[in-house]
Amino acid sequence: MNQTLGKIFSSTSSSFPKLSKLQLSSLSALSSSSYGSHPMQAASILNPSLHEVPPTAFYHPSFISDPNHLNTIWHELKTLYQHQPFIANPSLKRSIFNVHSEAQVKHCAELYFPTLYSYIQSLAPYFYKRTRDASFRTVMSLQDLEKAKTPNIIPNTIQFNHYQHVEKSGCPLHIDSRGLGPTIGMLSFGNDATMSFLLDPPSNYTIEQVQECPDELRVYLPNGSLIILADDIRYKYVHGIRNEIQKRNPNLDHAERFSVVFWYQD
Ligand SMILES: O=C(O)CCC(=O)C(=O)O
Ligand SMILES: [Fe+2]
Repeated sequence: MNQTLGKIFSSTSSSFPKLSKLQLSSLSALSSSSYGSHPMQAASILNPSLHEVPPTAFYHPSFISDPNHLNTIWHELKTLYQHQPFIANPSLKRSIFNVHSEAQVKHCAELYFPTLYSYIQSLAPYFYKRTRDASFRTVMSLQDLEKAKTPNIIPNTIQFNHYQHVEKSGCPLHIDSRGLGPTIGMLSFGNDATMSFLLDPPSNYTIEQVQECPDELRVYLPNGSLIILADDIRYKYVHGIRNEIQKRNPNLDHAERFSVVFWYQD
């Protein structure tokens, strides 16, 4: 979701045909157990052998743990193709699908990904609006936000990344554009991934060079995992996924992966 990708596809809701046969499940139908019994935790389970933990990542390796919900969401993701072709980006070797604006997100969510959206909605307390005149250094930490309980912003932009082959499941190192707001959430589905973070790398570093870097942090992103980036990890670390550490997940009969990235954009 760097700047080049962010707005590749921005359709109006009218270009999404209604599906009369789609089974709509109520957004409130999900039990609170999968969320409530797994309170969010700071990313203390980042690989402990690797340096310090970035202070403002929130991470849950099994945020969505109910197998029925995972199956339903997988189906929702796969059937997105029926509604609107994904945009394949050959240079990144992934396909993306971007839904922007509150109205469009709600519309598409109701029709196409109600189960997934209910989880995204449940994360509203962790999202907040960008203060236009604040420099990025003044952004509150997620821990402070949690205490304050002031924000309740449902992400209004969702990007779906589809990696169809495990050997092409990399994502170059980047910092997501400032314009996308202070908090970025990512849910992972399907094949496992390992996300690398690197603080302030030399600007000419490639993702391959990161593996030589002692300060690399790795976050394991299995099926149903969540990570939210804010503050330092959002603005000072680059993140990406290295092809060579991707492996086919033996627990799944596919090696595809979807990452669902969401944020609040003014
Ligand atoms: O696929 C992923 O997990 C990461 C994607 C990402 O960082 C992005 O789209 O900005
Ligand atoms: Fe990103």
